[in-house]
Amino acid sequence: MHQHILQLYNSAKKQQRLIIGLMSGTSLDGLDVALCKVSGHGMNTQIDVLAFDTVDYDDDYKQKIKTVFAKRECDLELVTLLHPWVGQLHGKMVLQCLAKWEVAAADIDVIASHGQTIYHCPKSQHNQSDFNHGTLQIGDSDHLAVTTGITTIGDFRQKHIAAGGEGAPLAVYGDYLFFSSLTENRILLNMGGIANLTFLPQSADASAVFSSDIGPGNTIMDAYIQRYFAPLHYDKDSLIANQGQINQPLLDELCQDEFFNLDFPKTTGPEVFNLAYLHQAQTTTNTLQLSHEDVMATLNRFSAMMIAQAINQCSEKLADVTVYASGGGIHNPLLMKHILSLCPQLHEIKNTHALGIDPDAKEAVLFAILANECLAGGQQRFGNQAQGIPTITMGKVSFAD
Ligand SMILES: Nc1ncnc2c1ncn2[C@@H]1O[C@H](COP(=O)(O)OP(=O)(O)OP(=O)(O)O)[C@@H](O)[C@H]1O
Ligand SMILES: CC(=O)N[C@H]1[C@@H]2OC[C@@H](O2)[C@@H](O)[C@@H]1O[C@H](C)C(=O)O
Repeated sequence: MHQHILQLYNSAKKQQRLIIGLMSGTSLDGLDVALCKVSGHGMNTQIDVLAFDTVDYDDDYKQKIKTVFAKRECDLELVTLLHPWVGQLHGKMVLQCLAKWEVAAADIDVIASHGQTIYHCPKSQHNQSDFNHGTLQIGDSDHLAVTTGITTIGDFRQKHIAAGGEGAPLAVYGDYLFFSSLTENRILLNMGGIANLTFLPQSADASAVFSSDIGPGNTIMDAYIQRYFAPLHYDKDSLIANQGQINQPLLDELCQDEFFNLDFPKTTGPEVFNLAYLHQAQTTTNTLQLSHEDVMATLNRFSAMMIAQAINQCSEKLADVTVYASGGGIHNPLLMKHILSLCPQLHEIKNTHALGIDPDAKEAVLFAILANECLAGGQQRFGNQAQGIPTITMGKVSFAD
């Protein structure tokens, strides 16, 4: 037997495994690195997050990725070069974290790597009849494995598409295993660049679980700040949006995209919700002269309205539901205030801290859970094709040499 297969077999048999989960989202703020002690699998999965860091990207990384990110046309040579470059860089960032945490690479069973999404196009977005859904993450796992010396499981989204899903959101697989409850209906709400949710019924009945992207979380707000308030990257503590007034005609227009009328599950990205989308809405409503503060106030309300609409849609037939939020949006006070005011049935919005997971680490932990299932688990059966959650094991294995 090959030594790497033997090592994987031994890792799979262990009571506890050390898995490093990595997530680099659409916000391009940094690489989330979560060191997880994982035991069990399936509904018996136990996770202890031993350490978590976001390794910030420098301007060079952001500039290079933005050259190709969510662009229909770009330099194919650059994409080809970025694929190994991002993998190596993520590998170096993992080594940096391990050194800081004083953990030896040899003690890690596997790295779980999401990669960097550069283009995401479900059928609902590309409308090309010859093609199915598509999504592309760069930062190849072979480069992470060789750079770190640690076996790496990556490229999780392709299996989802191959088996009939849209490639996202994948959070549901981890949310169901780790956050299901027999005592409360739960909505796990993540607000990164794009917002998404997972509904977990109190029954823990897998066939009633569902998950979907919602629309923009921070993505348009971030893009606007980066364009007009550089070097700021985002509207810290909603300071700019708080100075503006909501413009109703622009807000109404922003809410018109056909994506919002599609049934769950659905997925989207900055390929649709971007500055061009805003510009089109401002042109239609003759609001191109609005102050930057008013535009930010309107964008903040827009994200909140679509998020609240999705929460209300999930919870309309329920006596009660608890929302657990995660992702950078929880740090935007105006966004949180708007969402709460638009969901009268909620007394508060909790965050995943209340369930034992740092809300900033949640997506990185998700990929550790998916890698654990690939290694030591099995397929989760949700049992209802209409949910868009195929019965699969995700991830491809890259060895270090
Ligand atoms: N103090 C703050 N005030 C306002 N917004 C904040 C604050 N802290 C973080 N954010 C927002 O959170 C974003 C980062 O969120 P996160 O790291 O969850 O995104 P991501 O993982 O890249 O996205 P995705 O979930 O789409 O992959 C920032 O770009 C910013 O918009
Ligand atoms: C293509 C892609 O990278 N999508 C991300 C993005 O960020 C949030 C939302 O859009 C979600 O669908 C997904 O990530 C999470 C981790 C997911 O798949 O559940």
